[in-house]
Amino acid sequence: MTQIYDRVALIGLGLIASSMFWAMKRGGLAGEVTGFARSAETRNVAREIGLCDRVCESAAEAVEGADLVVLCVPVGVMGAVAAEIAPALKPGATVSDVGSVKRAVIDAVAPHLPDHVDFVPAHPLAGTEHSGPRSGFAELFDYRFTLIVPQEGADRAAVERLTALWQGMGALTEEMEADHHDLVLAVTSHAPHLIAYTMVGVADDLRRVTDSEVIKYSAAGFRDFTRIAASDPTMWRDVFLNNKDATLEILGRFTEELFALQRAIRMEDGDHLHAYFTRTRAIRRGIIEAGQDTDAPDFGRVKKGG
Ligand SMILES: NC(=O)c1ccc[n+]([C@@H]2O[C@H](COP(=O)([O-])OP(=O)(O)OC[C@H]3O[C@@H](n4cnc5c(N)ncnc54)[C@H](O)[C@@H]3O)[C@@H](O)[C@H]2O)c1
Ligand SMILES: O=C(O)C(=O)C[C@]1(C(=O)O)C=C[C@@H](O)C=C1
Repeated sequence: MTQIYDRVALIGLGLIASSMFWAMKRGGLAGEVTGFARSAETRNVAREIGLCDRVCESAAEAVEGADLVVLCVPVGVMGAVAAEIAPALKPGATVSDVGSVKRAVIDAVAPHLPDHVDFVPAHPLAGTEHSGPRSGFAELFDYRFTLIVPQEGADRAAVERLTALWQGMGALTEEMEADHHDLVLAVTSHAPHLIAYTMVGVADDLRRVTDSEVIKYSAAGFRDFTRIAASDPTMWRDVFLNNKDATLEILGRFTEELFALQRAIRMEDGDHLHAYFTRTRAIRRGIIEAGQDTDAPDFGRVKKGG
């Protein structure tokens, strides 16, 4: 593969930044990759495991001379980090981020950036419940979508170059507008996480009644909930505080449906339950039939590899 950027700086060295580093190295996509994380412990771990070609002692030092700077920190601190790096950014550089929320990040970051850089937000739709510098791996983005969220009047060359980087890291890419992104992600990621947190919380509340049975006999569905509920608390606190309106909108609709199903159970309305579950099963089948199941063993390989 060809090198896309000479110098890349990763700010925040957790799951996403470390996966980006290994994926960039795998594809030979970047020359030197510098990195910075707020905690000395994380910086030391990064040095120990060879995460980044150079781990710097400040964010400003890491971005100096970089052609691409990617903010890989929790959504709630993106603005503060942008303010910190702004004076050190090289003219012509691209600044991007990987935040799970887009509108709030754009509003927090854009005002701090000088006119001589291009800001191209992005969001890889890939992750795990693990966090920190040791959790990343090169394959994380393979055949997963990364949404690119160009701003009005964005420099197309900068957008295309960042898109090429994500594709080089294995991702499928698509462009999306920020508010639309936040609504879509509220449905597909944010509300489901909140539901998982709630379900695991309920099980924990019942622990004394059920002893350790909830763990011992946990079926696949609940196990998936516990995996998701093990995700980083700081990241998810920030997601909900920064995608408040869309998440509340979706949760409002969710509770209405939940109450309707609750009532159907109470009234022993089997027709309602059956019709509902038939509709939801069709959605899953539709995803598979349209070839959009990114977990399918052959997903993307036929189209990409020929
Ligand atoms: N985990 C996922 O599944 C996932 C998926 C897609 C996008 N994201 C987004 O990616 C971003 C990073 O998530 P992650 O999972 O890699 O998190 P993580 O917890 O693994 O890593 C975050 C890193 O940021 C550092 N950090 C925190 N505050 C900082 C600051 N002020 N200055 C410098 N460094 C700071 C932490 O020390 C840590 O190294 C978040 O915005 C998240 O919303 C996460
Ligand atoms: O697989 C997981 O652990 C995830 O939750 C990853 C996941 C998601 O799919 O909801 C979580 C947050 C992101 O912003 C993107 C991806």
